[in-house]
Amino acid sequence: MTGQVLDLASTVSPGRAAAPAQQRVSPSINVDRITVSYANGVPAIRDVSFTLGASTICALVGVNGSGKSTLFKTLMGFLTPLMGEVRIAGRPVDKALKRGLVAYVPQSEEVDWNFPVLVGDVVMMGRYGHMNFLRIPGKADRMAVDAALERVGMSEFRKSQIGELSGGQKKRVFLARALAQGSEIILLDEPFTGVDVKTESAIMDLLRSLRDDGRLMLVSTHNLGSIPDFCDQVVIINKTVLAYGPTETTFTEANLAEAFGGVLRHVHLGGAELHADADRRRVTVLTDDERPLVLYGERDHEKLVKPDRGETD
Ligand SMILES: Nc1ncnc2c1ncn2[C@@H]1O[C@H](COP(=O)(O)OP(=O)(O)OP(=O)(O)O)[C@@H](O)[C@H]1O
Repeated sequence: MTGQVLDLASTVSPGRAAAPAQQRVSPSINVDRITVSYANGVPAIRDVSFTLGASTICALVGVNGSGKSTLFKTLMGFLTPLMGEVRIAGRPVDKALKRGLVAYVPQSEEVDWNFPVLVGDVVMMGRYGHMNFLRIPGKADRMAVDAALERVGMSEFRKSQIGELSGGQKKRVFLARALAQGSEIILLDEPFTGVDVKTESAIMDLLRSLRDDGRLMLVSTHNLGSIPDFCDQVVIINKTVLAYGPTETTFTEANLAEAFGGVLRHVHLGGAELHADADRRRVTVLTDDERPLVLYGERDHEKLVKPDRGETD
């Protein structure tokens, strides 16, 4: 999200009574023809529709200003659509938030890191929806925080100040908060910005394991080359949805060219430049200066090839 700095507490879903583990809700996001604007009245996104279900990691892709954060703010109930409707796990947004079904991992720039709080307390914020109004943690809350920190590999930092951590460590703490919350749906805004390749890979592994648990994750990212590695669905947006669906059929050069226009750099290799024989296949590299996307195919790059992580780092 752009344009505002949030304190840590305001980035946690205002859940009151999260669903107990034995009553897990099947996660889904249904966005039906929404138009959203800010105080100036100009629609930031219009007529946006898509549907996502359980066991999904979906990338949200688009140029700066295309409306990714606006969509997140709408899913988090900070903005209300002028038109259309959002349903989360079949419920209106406010009801889904009250049940703690949605957790949000913010962009680092949005958060006021001077807020003096320990890592363990940040993760405990994810439990607020499970506590009464006095917010006194019980055994179940402490166990959930322990398990969440363990799962993201941050147990040893429990007593550290959040502001002292690296970018990647902060992301992992927010993911732990989402896990402690028990949310079936996790929204991640630029989770790879400012993290090293090892941490990026650790975060992707964690997201895959959460997908295997049945969760739904929507991930906004400019890191195009990583998307085929870990996302099974893609929503491509530029004020409205240009394309959405399975990564293999949606994350194509044609759709990216439409979304990014001249913003992406294209490098095409083919013919004698690439082959010593008459092989007609071409390699295309698309990059907006984060991890490049490599497309390899005979005709219009139908086939996606995962970039060799070693070479692109
Ligand atoms: N607080 C605001 N008030 C008015 N207009 C805004 C506000 N925040 C965003 N916008 C406008 O809404 C549109 C979508 O912006 P948004 O921040 O959702 O894009 P984004 O895809 O998240 O961009 P980025 O990749 O840079 O984070 C832009 O035209 C932007 O100028």
